[in-house]
Amino acid sequence: MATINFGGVLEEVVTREEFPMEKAREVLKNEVIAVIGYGVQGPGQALNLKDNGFNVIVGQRKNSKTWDKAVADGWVPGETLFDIEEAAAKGTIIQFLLSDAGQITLWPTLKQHLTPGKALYFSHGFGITYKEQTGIIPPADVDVILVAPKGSGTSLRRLFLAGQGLNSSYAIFQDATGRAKERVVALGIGVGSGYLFETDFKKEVFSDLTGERGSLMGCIQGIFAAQYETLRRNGHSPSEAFNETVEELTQSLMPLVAENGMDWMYANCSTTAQRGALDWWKKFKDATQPVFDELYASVAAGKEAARSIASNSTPDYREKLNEELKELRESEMWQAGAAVRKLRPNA
Ligand SMILES: NC(=O)C1=CN([C@@H]2O[C@H](COP(=O)(O)OP(=O)(O)OC[C@H]3O[C@@H](n4cnc5c(N)ncnc54)[C@H](O)[C@@H]3O)[C@@H](O)[C@H]2O)C=CC1
Ligand SMILES: CC(=O)[C@](C)(O)C(=O)O
Ligand SMILES: [Mg+2]
Ligand SMILES: [Mg+2]
Repeated sequence: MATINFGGVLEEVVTREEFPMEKAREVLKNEVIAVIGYGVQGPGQALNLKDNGFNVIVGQRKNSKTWDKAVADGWVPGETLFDIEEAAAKGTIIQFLLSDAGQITLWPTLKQHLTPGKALYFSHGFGITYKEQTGIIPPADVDVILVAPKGSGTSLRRLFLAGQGLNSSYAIFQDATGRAKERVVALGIGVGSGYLFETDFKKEVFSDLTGERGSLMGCIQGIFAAQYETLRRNGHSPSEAFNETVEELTQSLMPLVAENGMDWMYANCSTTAQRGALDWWKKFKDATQPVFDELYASVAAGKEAARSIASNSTPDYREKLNEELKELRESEMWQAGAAVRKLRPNA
């Protein structure tokens, strides 16, 4: 563990230097890692583990699109690809990577394969934290651990292939074997994490649900839509409104924030822009703070979990989500975006 100062607060972080891949392979050399589910995290984690030299199998519903995807990715039916129950029976570490709603449906089946000494692994604190709603209560004689990559499974795989990593948080809910810590850290390194930040299941799910509903996904779309509408109402063309709302942010300004922080991005803009941004950010903060407080309260009360379980458990949940994504895609702002993207000089 390295002690690192985060803005004046000291935290413990696990690094690849102290826990190299060799050590992770040694810790897990007698384990069969069964990755259950092959949606977004499943492929990223399973392929990274395999390429890092771990003993991995995949469990997926037969006759499904994702079964075919697993075959196309090189998993071999009967050798490294099985139906869910068979994979769960073979695994000593079970990575439960179905959708959070899907985990509820499958839990009664999966539970039967959690024999003493196995490890049950999640990438989200959802199932355990909201146990009143999910019914996911593991037996006492298995380890219950979490590695949550802080980003899409798609990025986890892309960064791995680029020789980089994606940071993850990790947590231990139950240490039945005395090996939970070494297992979870080895898995975190194995799936392609760069650094591992310690948390607990509840903190992971509360922060994650807030982030994705907030600044990472929900809020950012809301702010984009509001500014775009103001510009359009005032007679600006779609291309101008899109460029000033999204394109300049993703192509020019956010890479500078990622590189060296907000003040660095500001410092690379005009003094005119700096004056305005420094004046206006606090107004935006004050306007949105009550919405964030409402959001966090809804997460903490289990209301966001209830909403996502109810809506993602219907037989046509995927079609319904796709319909709403289509609406977003077909809005004028994102249609303008599609046209603007085609005009990127490097495209
Ligand atoms: N999508 C991401 O990149 C991230 C996901 N996570 C967490 O990782 C876990 C997995 O998430 P995703 O990969 O997004 O899941 P997903 O929504 O892509 O679903 C994974 C798989 O579950 C299957 N599935 C859904 N319902 C099922 C059911 N009733 N029976 C059998 N299979 C079913 C789907 O067909 C799919 O193959 C979740 O806990 C999620 O919160 C964490 C970080 C990022
Ligand atoms: C990608 C990620 O970490 C999210 C946004 O929390 C999720 O997909 O659930
Ligand atoms: Mg997340
Ligand atoms: Mg999430």
